[in-house]
Amino acid sequence: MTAVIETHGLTKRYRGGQLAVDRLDLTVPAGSVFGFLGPNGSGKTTTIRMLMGLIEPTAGSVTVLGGTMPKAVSSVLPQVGALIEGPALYGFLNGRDNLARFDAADPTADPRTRRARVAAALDRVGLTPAANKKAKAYSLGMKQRLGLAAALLQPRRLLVLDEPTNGLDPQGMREIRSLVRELAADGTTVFLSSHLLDEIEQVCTHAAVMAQGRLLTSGSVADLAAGGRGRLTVITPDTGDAARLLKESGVTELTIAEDRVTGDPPDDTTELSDITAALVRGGVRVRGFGVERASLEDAFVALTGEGFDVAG
Ligand SMILES: Nc1ncnc2c1ncn2[C@@H]1O[C@H](COP(=O)(O)OP(=O)(O)OP(=O)(O)O)[C@@H](O)[C@H]1O
Repeated sequence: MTAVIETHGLTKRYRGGQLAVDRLDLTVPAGSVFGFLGPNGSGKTTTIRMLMGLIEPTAGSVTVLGGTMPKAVSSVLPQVGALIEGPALYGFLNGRDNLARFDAADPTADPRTRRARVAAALDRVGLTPAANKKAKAYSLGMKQRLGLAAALLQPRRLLVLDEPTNGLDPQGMREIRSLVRELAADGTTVFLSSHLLDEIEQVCTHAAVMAQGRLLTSGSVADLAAGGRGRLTVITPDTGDAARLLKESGVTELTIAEDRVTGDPPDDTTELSDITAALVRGGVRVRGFGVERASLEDAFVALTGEGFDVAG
């Protein structure tokens, strides 16, 4: 496994004294879609700025595509497409001309092949039909896709996207997510930040969870979700009896809603069939019984003892 991004003890203290990133060790495997998850203010943007060589770390190191940042900026950045804090577009220019301007700003881009590059990038993000429309008439999702097209004018080994679906409606979010999946399928490593757990779960193969500048956990999304235990649900008209018997069987955090009793299953050694047997013995009419698959959210709650607070 080659790492596309690697940080060791990465730390950023702003001049005002704010410790934004605190000894971060991060490894982003090649070919992954890596979700960088954390509530607002947890240090995601600051980390991304250090990855891109836009600000210097206070301590620790960052390597991106094998180069130490910010020293290797000039050799590394041409291989990285980045979309940070929304694209800077000219509203009075159409989508195609906006991309042509981005392309012209790249000294390595051959002007003779510009038209073809721009057309291919528009096509890649599905904006060919809107290429002649002024960018100010674009929806937020289309603007975001145009920003991605700009990042994709050149072949990239790594894409870094800071909150790429922030502010988008559900349709816009879906468009960006499917685009990210397609890019990953082509072999591009994608590093994206988000404060949305389910977004990470839907598109990412790997994730790191940040809180208050520190890394809480990282790994493959499957392994992270496995760290959380799913909720046990019993469907029955006899909710009161069921809750009592479940409690006696070691089920905790019980809640009752209509014909459903849910709770956290006891430790792994307890057979679920023993629990159903106890319910049936106690005369509870069990209409349904199951354990939901653990989600990343369950894992997060198990890890921090609290819910994932989006507001930070
Ligand atoms: N230029 C700066 N000077 C001083 N403090 C800063 C600066 N930029 C960010 N911070 C502080 O550093 C902490 C981390 O901010 P950062 O923007 O990296 O978090 P984030 O996870 O990206 O959140 P958001 O999604 O809101 O951007 C916050 O407490 C923020 O107030």
